[in-house]
Amino acid sequence: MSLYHRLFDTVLVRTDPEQAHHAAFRAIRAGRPVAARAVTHLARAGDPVPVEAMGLRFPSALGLAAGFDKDAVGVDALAALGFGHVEVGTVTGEPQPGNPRPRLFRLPDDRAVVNRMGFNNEGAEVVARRLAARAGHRPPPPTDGRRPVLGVNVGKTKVVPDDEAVADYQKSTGLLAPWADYLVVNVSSPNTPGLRDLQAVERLEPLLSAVRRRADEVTAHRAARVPLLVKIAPDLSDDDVRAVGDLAVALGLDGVVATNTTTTRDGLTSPAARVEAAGAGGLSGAPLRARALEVLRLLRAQVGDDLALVSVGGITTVADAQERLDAGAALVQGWTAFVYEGPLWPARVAAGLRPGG
Ligand SMILES: Cc1cc2nc3c(=O)[nH]c(=O)nc-3n(C[C@H](O)[C@H](O)[C@H](O)COP(=O)(O)O)c2cc1C
Repeated sequence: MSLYHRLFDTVLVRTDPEQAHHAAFRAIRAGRPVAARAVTHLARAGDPVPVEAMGLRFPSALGLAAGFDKDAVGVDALAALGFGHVEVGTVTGEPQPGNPRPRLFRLPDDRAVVNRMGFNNEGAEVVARRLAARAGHRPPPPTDGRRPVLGVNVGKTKVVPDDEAVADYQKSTGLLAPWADYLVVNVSSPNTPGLRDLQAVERLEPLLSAVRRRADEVTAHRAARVPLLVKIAPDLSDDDVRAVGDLAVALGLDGVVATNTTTTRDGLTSPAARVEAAGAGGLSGAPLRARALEVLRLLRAQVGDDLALVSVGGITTVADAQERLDAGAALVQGWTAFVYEGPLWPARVAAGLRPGG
């Protein structure tokens, strides 16, 4: 058993999950100066294979999924652990505190997490200023397969009424797209009332078109358009997944991120009382694995070879991640396994991946 697993089983399981998250993230940021070399050594990981997708060059196929670094405070420290890209956010147009605590729960028997964070974040203006400072107030240089790729994931502010959602997404896009290597429109978190209704094609089409226009306006000086993706829920019906795939092709989107967390609780082995105590929210981790793979396969069959598919949900092992690449994902992401497996996890997985076949 690794040191991290021992620490997890003895100390971390007794710590409030949100406090543990902040403590771990602080440690990651503090450890950044030594992380890259130490992690490669400790993980006994070789060099990962760089990947081309959406006109960008990624240091590896593995990235950190949205929701870990919501305010973009630790992109480079996280990348130093072995993530080839970090998707920051979800960032909303306005700052917001998120839902009352507790709002993050572990289900260790299932290697799963339930969260109803509710897009707690500092808002697009603050995050844009932070990213501008990180970039030295200059547009991002071309990705070269060495520097980490920065994804920015945007979502709707809770208090903004549904009929003003498009303007809210345009606000965050206008502020954040100039600093992003790629942009994701999140319409799939279960913790903002009404958000997932935006996945219906008749609402998604005008939203994505408006975000595309705004992103183009604020990045007109770039040689290439900033890649735009949409992130979808695993709880869509198969037909709805196909419909989003068709829309993504019709609108000339660059990719789809699949999937977000699920509101289902099927097939869990954790004690029912523990699942119930967690309450409402999105379930992530190992129980998502089968559906995330299924959604990837549905999308790949629907959209042909042009769109980049970013597969996320229940990836723990190199074999899990490789299975996604072999099923047609250009990139993979993880979140929950990083919590359960610890700081050496990204370097180990990234180094084990080979181009999909
Ligand atoms: C605590 C927590 C917060 C999350 N916050 C966000 C978020 O703000 N935006 C988003 O698009 N996804 C968010 N996610 C979903 C993850 O990005 C990912 O899609 C999901 O957890 C499935 O991957 P996993 O099984 O590897 O965790 C969050 C997940 C967790 C566990």
